[in-house]
Amino acid sequence: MADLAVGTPLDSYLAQVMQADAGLRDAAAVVAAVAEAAIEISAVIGRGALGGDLAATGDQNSDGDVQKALDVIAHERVTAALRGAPVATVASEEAEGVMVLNPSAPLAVAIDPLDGSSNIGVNMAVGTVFGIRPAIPGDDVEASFRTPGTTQLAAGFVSYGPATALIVTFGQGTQSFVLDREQGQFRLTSPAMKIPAAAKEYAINASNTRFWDPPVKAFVEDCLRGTEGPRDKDFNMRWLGSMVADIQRVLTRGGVFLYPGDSRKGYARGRLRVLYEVAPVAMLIEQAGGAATDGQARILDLVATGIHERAPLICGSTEEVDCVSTYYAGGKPDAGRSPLFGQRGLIRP
Ligand SMILES: O=P(O)(O)OC[C@H]1O[C@](O)(COP(=O)(O)O)[C@@H](O)[C@@H]1O
Ligand SMILES: [Mg+2]
Ligand SMILES: [Mg+2]
Repeated sequence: MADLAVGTPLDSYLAQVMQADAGLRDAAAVVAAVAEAAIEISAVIGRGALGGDLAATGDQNSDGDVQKALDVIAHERVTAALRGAPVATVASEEAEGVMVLNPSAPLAVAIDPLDGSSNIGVNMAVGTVFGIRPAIPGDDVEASFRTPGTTQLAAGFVSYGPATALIVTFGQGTQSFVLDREQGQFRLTSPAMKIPAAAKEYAINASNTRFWDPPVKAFVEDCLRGTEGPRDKDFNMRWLGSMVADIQRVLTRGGVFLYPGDSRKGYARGRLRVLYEVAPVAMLIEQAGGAATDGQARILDLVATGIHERAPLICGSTEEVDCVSTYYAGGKPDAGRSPLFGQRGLIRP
């Protein structure tokens, strides 16, 4: 695309996307709608407790999580915005079944209106995640969502952190924008995000260690052994508990994010949902030069059979993701020396 100068307003960027590829016109309109809703949600979050108790609990959502006030507000704002966009159906974390908006419209949107709900009310980053697919017309409203992540035309997330950022991909690299609060619009900050291939940072909820799959245990144990283990480098660990914020860090400076399957009841396929968390993140990560797997398969090849289906997510810098895949395949990482030689004080020079 011609002009991708830093500072370009989102509207101008989306106009260029539409001009370059007419097939993305409708998807660009959906991104514009999500961005509008995100500006409103950002204002609500920015007022914090001055606007009421955003963490007040209510009903349970489809996944059994207790909904907080902000989950409901975000769901209402995004669905209202999507009604004005070319959207046939919506699969939202906060609605049990598929929502039918305009059956003759060309697109189906999967959305997590508010990601990182456990961080609501404590002034930590939360987000909105979305993936946009072609709608498959017909009576089966779930059909559009029973396709692999490779069918996504666009995907992205908004992170409501110290700055409100929109990270988006139309399959032509991953771009990031920041909300210019004075002008009330998102402006381009990175025309082509690039995840470093190698990194020394991992993100996982370590309180679940005893429940993890053996390959994940082995991977993390070797990270902890640092220069005294087969990886031969020291790692740092970060876990915010808001996927969007953890993924934004990985997209920005590299690292690996893991939410694996584990042996807790209901967690055999992890915690994150294929359609509105895992697949959008995988597209963003791949478009930024990284990799995303469930341990065995490429995330973007997964097909969800239900709209709230879960999948393990291991994504980020290619070297780290490949390393985890090696453990899943029954191997050991090759960091230039055998695990035996990696033991300090054993045979290590
Ligand atoms: O509390 P845990 O098990 O560490 O899970 C944290 C994960 O759950 C999530 O909050 C799930 O998303 P929701 O808040 O949208 O349900 C992710 O953002 C986060 O990475
Ligand atoms: Mg979420
Ligand atoms: Mg959510």
